[in-house]
Amino acid sequence: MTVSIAHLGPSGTYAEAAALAYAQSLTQNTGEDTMLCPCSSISQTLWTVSKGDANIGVVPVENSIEGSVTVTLDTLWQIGSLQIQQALILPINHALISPAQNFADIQVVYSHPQGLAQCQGWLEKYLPDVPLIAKNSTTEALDHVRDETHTAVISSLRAAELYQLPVLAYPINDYPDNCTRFWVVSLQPSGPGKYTSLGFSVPANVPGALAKPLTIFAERGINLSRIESRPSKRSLGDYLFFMDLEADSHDQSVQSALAELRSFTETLKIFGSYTLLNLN
Ligand SMILES: O=C(O)C(=O)Cc1ccccc1
Repeated sequence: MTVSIAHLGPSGTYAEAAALAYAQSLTQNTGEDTMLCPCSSISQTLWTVSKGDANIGVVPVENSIEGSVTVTLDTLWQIGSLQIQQALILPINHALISPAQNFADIQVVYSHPQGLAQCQGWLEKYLPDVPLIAKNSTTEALDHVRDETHTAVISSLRAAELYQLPVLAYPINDYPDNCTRFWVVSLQPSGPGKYTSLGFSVPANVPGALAKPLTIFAERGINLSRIESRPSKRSLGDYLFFMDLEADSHDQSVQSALAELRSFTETLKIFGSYTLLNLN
């Protein structure tokens, strides 16, 4: 069987680079053939997998500078049935790609909001007052840039090579240790693995509503590596909480913590246990 892997497209995105690295490790470990399926957005990537139109999806979840990719958390919560199979960490170095002769000729810069945000200091210094336009991915505008000599795109060196476009500046990310964590998701049960991710809503906004869920893990010596709140979208001030635990949900102590957590939450969704792969 050929394993289909959905990712944010078009070709050349960081998500595609992460998907390619995952595909390679899958083929090495299982001998299975893989096929990449580019999608028009991060949410479409997740919906494609949830509908069974691809076997696996690779989506960005957190950047070391910009924090959470909130659309990933919101869509995973909304879908509810996807399980995390693996986390991948990809170093990210951005290039300014443009047919322009110099910075003074650039009148507009396109990229994914994460790309624009990760280079904001550089943009303020070298391209002040140039309009920044958000796109669904870092590569979405690359096809048009070739004929528009006054435009530039923030994307990877790999993308510049794929689209055969010149690199005007590299690296332009504000912090050298910029990296993004991706999740590999599917409809298959996950785990075992060293990390577990979950999300929950609390029954009421009362004192201690979050303290109790935190205590459950503290009492068992289970470390939390991330906690993130997102608007529930039901009413202003009502939140969902997303947590990453440094523990395997298949362990007895984690099972008992999750059972206890369920009694203090309104809805609890366990997104699975997984291991971490560093891509260098
Ligand atoms: O647009 C891309 O290339 C993506 O994969 C999303 C993204 C953008 C910037 C940093 C990390 C991921």
